[in-house]
Formats: sequence, C-alpha cells, structure tokens
Amino acid sequence: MGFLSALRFAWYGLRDTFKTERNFRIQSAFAILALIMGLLLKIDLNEWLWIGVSIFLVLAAELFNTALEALTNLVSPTWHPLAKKAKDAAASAVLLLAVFSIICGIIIFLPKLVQVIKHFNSVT
Ligand SMILES: Nc1ncnc2c1ncn2[C@@H]1O[C@H](COP(=O)(O)OP(=O)(O)OP(=O)(O)O)[C@@H](O)[C@H]1O
Repeated sequence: MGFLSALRFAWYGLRDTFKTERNFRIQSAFAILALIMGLLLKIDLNEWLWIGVSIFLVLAAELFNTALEALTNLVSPTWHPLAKKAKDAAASAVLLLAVFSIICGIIIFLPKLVQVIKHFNSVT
C-alpha cells in the first residue's frame, strides 16, 4: 500500500470514528477547548507539550477502542465473557488516559485560571 493510500485510509478511519462515536466527538470538543484555553492563557512550550500528549493519547486510545469494539462485534456478536473482557479492558485504557489528561489540565490551567479570576476581582 502506498503512503498516500495509507493516509487516505487513516483519514477514513478518523472521519468514520468521528461520525459514529459520541465519545470521540466529546473528547475532540475537550481537545479544542484545551487548545483555546492554552492560547488564551498563554501556556509555555513545556505546557503545550503536556497538553498535546494528553490530547493525542486520549484520541488515539479512543480510536484503538473503536477498532477493538468493531473487531469484537465481528468475532462475537453474541454475549461472551472474552468479548466482555476485551471491551472492558479497552474502555479502561481510555478511562486511564482521560484521567491522566484531566490531571494535566488541572495542573496547567487551574493556577492560571485562579490568577485571571484574582486579577478580575482586583480590577472590579
Ligand atoms: N459481545 C459481548 N459479550 C459480552 N459483553 C459485551 C459484549 N458486547 C458488549 N459487552 C459489554 O457491554 C459493554 C458496552 O459495550 P459496547 O459495545 O456498547 O461498548 P461501549 O464502550 O459502550 O461502546 P461505545 O463507546 O461505542 O458506546 C462492554 O464494555 C462489555 O462489558
């Protein structure tokens, strides 16, 4: 498969996951919110790296989760303990990374938000 074909299929995967997976749309919305807050609060390069890692890890984990769900549904359309194990483990991976990204967001944005609120309080 050529490089351009690989890019095209990767794009199809992103587009399809965005259309069909509500969680992926929610995570994308949080990613955009984090980018806007990063710009508004003028975070430094190091902080951008942590926000970038958080965003890409969560979105990539959700894509893997979606792939694993699709494969599980294909292999085991009816209830099976191994299908449950696979889906639950994949969902847990997304959850762990979402918690990591929330912690990064709190560490980076909370002190700056507190500063902004203090500034507005002192001005008004
Ligand atoms: N074939 C199956 N066999 C056993 N348990 C299943 C099966 N399909 C789903 N489950 C259980 O139901 C849960 C939810 O499954 P589902 O396929 O709806 O995943 P989901 O994480 O809710 O997907 P989405 O995020 O797309 O809504 C799984 O985590 C698993 O515990």
